[in-house]
Amino acid sequence: MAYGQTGTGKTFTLGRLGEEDIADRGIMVRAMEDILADISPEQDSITVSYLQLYMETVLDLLVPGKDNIPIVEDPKTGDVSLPGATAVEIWDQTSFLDLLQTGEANRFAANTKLNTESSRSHAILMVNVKKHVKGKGGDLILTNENGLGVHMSKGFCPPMVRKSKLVVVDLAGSERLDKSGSEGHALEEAKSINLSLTSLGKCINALAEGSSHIPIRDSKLTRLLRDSFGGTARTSLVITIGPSPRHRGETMSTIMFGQRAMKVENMVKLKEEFDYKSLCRRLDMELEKRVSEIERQGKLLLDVEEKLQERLEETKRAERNLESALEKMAAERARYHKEHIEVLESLENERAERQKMENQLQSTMQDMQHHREVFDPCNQLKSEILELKLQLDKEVQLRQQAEKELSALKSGLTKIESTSPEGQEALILSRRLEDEMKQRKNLEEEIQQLRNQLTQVTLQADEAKRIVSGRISFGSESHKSFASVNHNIDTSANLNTSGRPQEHVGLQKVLSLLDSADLDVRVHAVKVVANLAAEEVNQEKIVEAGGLHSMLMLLSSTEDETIRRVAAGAIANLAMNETNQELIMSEGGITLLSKTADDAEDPQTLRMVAGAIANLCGNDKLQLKLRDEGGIKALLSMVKSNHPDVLAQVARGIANFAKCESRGAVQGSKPARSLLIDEGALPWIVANASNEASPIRRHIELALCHLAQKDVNGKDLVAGGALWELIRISRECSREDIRMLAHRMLISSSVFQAELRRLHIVL
Ligand SMILES: Nc1ncnc2c1ncn2[C@@H]1O[C@H](COP(=O)(O)OP(=O)(O)OP(=O)(O)O)[C@@H](O)[C@H]1O
Repeated sequence: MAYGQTGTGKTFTLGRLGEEDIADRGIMVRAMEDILADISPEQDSITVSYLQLYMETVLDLLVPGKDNIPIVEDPKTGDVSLPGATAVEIWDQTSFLDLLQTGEANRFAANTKLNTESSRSHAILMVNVKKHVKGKGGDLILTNENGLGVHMSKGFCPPMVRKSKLVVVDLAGSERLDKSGSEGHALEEAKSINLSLTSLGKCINALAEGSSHIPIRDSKLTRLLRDSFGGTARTSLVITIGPSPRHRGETMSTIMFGQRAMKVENMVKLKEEFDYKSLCRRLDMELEKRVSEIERQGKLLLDVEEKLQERLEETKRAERNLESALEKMAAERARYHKEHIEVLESLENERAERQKMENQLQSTMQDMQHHREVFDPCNQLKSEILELKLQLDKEVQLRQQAEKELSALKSGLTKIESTSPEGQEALILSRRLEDEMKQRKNLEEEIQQLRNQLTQVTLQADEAKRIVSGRISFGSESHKSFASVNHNIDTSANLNTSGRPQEHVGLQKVLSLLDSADLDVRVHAVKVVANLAAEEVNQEKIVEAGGLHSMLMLLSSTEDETIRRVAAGAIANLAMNETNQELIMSEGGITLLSKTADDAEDPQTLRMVAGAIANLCGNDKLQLKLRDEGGIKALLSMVKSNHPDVLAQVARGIANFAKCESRGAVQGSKPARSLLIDEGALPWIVANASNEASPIRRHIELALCHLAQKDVNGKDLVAGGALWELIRISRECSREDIRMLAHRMLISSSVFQAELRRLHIVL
């Protein structure tokens, strides 16, 4: 408020616009500058009303014609407002200056109308500022129009608004009536002004003195300024005085007014309240958002329900399909089951057939092996026959030479006999000649015997060659051929394919030649026995005649490699017969064969020895004895030769032995671990299960299948790596029967099944 004598510069202080020089700006312009600098146009608002109080009437300076605007006082808060006044929203300084100019122009026009130059009214600039401030978060309960509390969640920051009001009052100048000399209307004006100023003074006095009664209602000025002093507002009072001594009284009065006003104490208070409009807007938006979200979710729910319904129908359809499929499956399963049973039965029949074929094949292989062994000696015999023929030719030449010498001696003798001393000498020579003739005759006889032997051997060799090269079956026809040789022994008949009569060489004679001092004769004799032993029909006679015993003795006594080899071959042939096998064992054959296996280096000798032991391995009754006497060890010891022929015989022996053991297993004998495993054969078996040579590989594959047949061997086979070989055999073996046998062993053994499951191997 600016209070002071007329013409002392109140308007100058408050209302100048400073358009030419900003230093001339009045308080109103400067105040608005400060307000605008702290306002956010987006959130805050500034409204300005410009009024004048003239003769106890409130006039609107912004919209002329709005007269007698009522003053409204809030009984609760004491706030004063003029709802009828024009309130213009201000956004910048320019619009405010325009507004002030409009107001001043209207004030000037009014004064002109009233025919006065001086400001005979109180000018009131009212600036209402609403500034948004951040509220404090926390629980908040708002009361709605129905009085019901609306609880806002924790953390909610309600919009708050700080309401401020700046009231700039350019009071009309006070004057002393006696001094101004006003009359008529001017007097009335002056009275009115003085009345309002006096009322203001009284209120200030009352407030300054702390009086309980403040005469607010005495004038409209005090009513209008009720909330601007003595309450919660901050009030600044500018007093203006004239420097002339002429106005000393007014000056004193003005200063006294200022002094009294300074005593008034105000309690400045910020007025902040919820911005209900903003809150309402915000809540509306939030509500709208929620409603649209609920609608969206409702729509989604409907979609989901529709889809659910569709799914339910699909599920019902699927269930119906499933039921019909299950019915079909059950029918199919029954049909497959029936087919499965039929297939199983046919497979079982097939398996039995295969087993039968396998047995036949095994026997055939053994026979072939036997004839192969026969074949080799035949070749050797051929060369020996050639040697004998050469010897024979040599003997014939010697004889012819001797005959020539004899005839020469005879002619010489005839001449000499005429003289007596020479005649006696001739007689002596004649006797010596006769002796020589006798010796020659004996020699010729022996030669003839040898020829007979040769003929027999040639016949056997030819027969053996024919059998092997023709690959004929071992049926009745072959036995007929062997019968001719047999016949030679039995009847001592002279048989020869060429029809030439042959002299008989008795078996006993041949056996006796085994003891001959002549190595060649012994060699020939043992070969003859071996050849005869190759024929099953001769074997019994040979054994009866002590041939087997002689062959065994030769193994230990001879140092000749050929004799040892051929004798071992003969024993191998004889060992094909079950009775002979027992005989060989009883005569310490295993020990002799083991010793030969240790001593011999010739692979062919080892082959014969291994063949002999392999045959013995095929006898069920001799298994334990064979093991106890070192037969298995001897067999395994021969693998060091690494000759494929020897290895094939070793593998055959192992297969025979394993087969006998498995046969025992099938027949229900007490389950015991394989003697082969006990004797340490498994590593060699596993190592040679994939041997390149098919005879070796086949025997070992069969041996593994037989070993697998005994559950008690299962753990050793797994530990020794034989399981992998069995799997390989079941998958890769070119022989279907062996493949199936291995497969059967794998699926029937609980040990293998457990291991296969552990290794995640599916057969
Ligand atoms: N401080 C000042 N410096 C220079 N001139 C001034 C000053 N104060 C006032 N005046 C001049 O005095 C004259 C009267 O001033 P103004 O109209 O402001 O007085 P007033 O108190 O408002 O008078 P009234 O009460 O009759 O309206 C004006 O011409 C103004 O320019």
